[in-house]
Amino acid sequence: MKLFSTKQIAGIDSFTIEHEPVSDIDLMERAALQITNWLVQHFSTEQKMVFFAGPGNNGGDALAIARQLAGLDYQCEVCLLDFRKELKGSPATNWKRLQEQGKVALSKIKDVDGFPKVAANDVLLDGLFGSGLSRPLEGFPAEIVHKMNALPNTTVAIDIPSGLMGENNSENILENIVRADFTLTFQFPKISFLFAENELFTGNWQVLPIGLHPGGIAKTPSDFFFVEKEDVKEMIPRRTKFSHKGTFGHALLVAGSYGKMGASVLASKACLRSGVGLLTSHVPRLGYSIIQTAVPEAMVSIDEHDSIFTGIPDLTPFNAVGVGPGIGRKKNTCKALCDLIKQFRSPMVLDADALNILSENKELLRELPENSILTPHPGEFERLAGETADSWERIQVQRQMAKEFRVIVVLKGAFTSVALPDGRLFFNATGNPGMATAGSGDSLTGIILGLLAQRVCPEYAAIAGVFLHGLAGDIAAGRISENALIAGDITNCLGKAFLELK
Ligand SMILES: NC(=O)C1=CN([C@@H]2O[C@H](COP(=O)(O)OP(=O)(O)OC[C@H]3O[C@@H](n4cnc5c(N)ncnc54)[C@H](OP(=O)(O)O)[C@@H]3O)[C@@H](O)[C@H]2O)[C@@H](O)CC1
Ligand SMILES: Nc1ncnc2c1ncn2[C@@H]1O[C@H](COP(=O)(O)OP(=O)(O)O)[C@@H](O)[C@H]1O
Ligand SMILES: [K+]
Repeated sequence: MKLFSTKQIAGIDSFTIEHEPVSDIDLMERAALQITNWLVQHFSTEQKMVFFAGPGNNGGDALAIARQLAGLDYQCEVCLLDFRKELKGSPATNWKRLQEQGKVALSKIKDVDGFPKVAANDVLLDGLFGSGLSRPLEGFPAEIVHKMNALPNTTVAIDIPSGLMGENNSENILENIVRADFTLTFQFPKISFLFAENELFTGNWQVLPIGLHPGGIAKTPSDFFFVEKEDVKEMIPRRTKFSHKGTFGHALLVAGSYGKMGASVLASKACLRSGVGLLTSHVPRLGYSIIQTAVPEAMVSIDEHDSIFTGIPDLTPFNAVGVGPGIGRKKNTCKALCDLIKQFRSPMVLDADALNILSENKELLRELPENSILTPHPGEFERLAGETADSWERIQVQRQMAKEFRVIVVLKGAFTSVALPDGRLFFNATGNPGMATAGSGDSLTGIILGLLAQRVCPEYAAIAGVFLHGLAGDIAAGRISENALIAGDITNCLGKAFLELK
């Protein structure tokens, strides 16, 4: 699914009105009905609904929802912020419709003294501002937001929590943004909802389709995408009748050191479970019997050093290389990584300590084979690319890095983002907080390496690998809870994840 800026969404909105065709007021009614249906499913008629409506179409939505709910015997009250300007268009029509219906208590307030009395069980509906917000909230509307935020009542935001921008909130005034428990957003997730720091404002958010015109969506360009199951299905390698293990590639994994052999075991197993034909795990001498015992399916290449990675094997047999988990940062290891990067001329996967070594030797970034995949978590990313003020700035730096070094940058987190050298950015939605546990990144490295070795193109290996990893994590959490989940469970559920993508 493409993701758009709020400005672009307004354009698709107009396209829909013109080409469906549908009138402005009917599109608003349709959007409002989606929210009304959701509210009916979540709240009883015992609870009063208190609406805060602003001057634009977001306020118009609030007015339409209040009328629809009142028609279903909900007790509703509407508080319209009076900016001393006449309401226009659909909001004006909806105000008139509410007056004619006569079931909803209506008030217009000019200052914060007009803030309505709210009982403990009331639900607050935030329809102050949506995608038409043009600047941070200040003055009277900000005071209303402070009052709303100070109340313990459940708050539901219509389309966007008022005061939050759809993309960049670097210059915003954070105290002046509504803190909702739920956000019901129309048709597309807004990009700012995908950033950790904005969870405070959006609460649980959900997308409600409102039938915007597919033609408008298709013709509006975007560099931002939200990865869905249907997209990933076609990226997964198929196994044909006469295929043999050579068909599925031979991966080399360089991982593990004294005290961190688990990283090698976890990544090796995940690589094998991703369908690779052959896997060789390169380990220090002390790791030999560990890897042979824990992962009998893997072949082993043994380093000359007892406890760390210091030298690369002959690279001829391998069509993909993954390096980094648990390798440490000793001088000899840095040298060996440098040799590996210079000698292997196909895309490789770099994670964990390999990224930390790159951070300390930035000139190596230019030596990476084109379309190599880097999988930093936010800490590793900061060491590689420097500090950023917030997530919006961070994804710009991520995209810049992908372009400049012609690599794929996988920035891990709740909505892991995959930046491609052509400027596109893909957000992933699978995965859960149970995966915030030691070694789950090693499992991701193994999965991406396994796909890459099977000659899946690097872009797809990264996007599909991240999706599969999260999906397997979701299946694991469903079976054993997020709390009990450990990295090996992700790998154990990969099979079920593949089946879900058939
Ligand atoms: N997209 C869709 O498909 C559909 C969208 N729909 C709905 O439309 C919503 C977007 O509506 P919208 O464009 O009318 O903008 P909205 O957010 O109501 O506010 C604009 C008003 O606020 C004002 N204003 C702005 N910033 C301000 C500030 N800081 N402080 C004070 N005032 C400020 C601004 O004035 P101005 O900037 O001109 O001074 C203008 O008067 C969208 O979120 C969704 O709910 C559905 O109905 C149908 C399908
Ligand atoms: N809250 C979360 N929601 C979804 N996925 C998560 C969450 N927390 C962590 N993950 C995923 O778990 C993995 C953790 O990787 P990483 O931090 O490298 O762990 P480690 O270094 O312990 O192996 C990443 O793929 C990340 O996207
Ligand atoms: K809103």
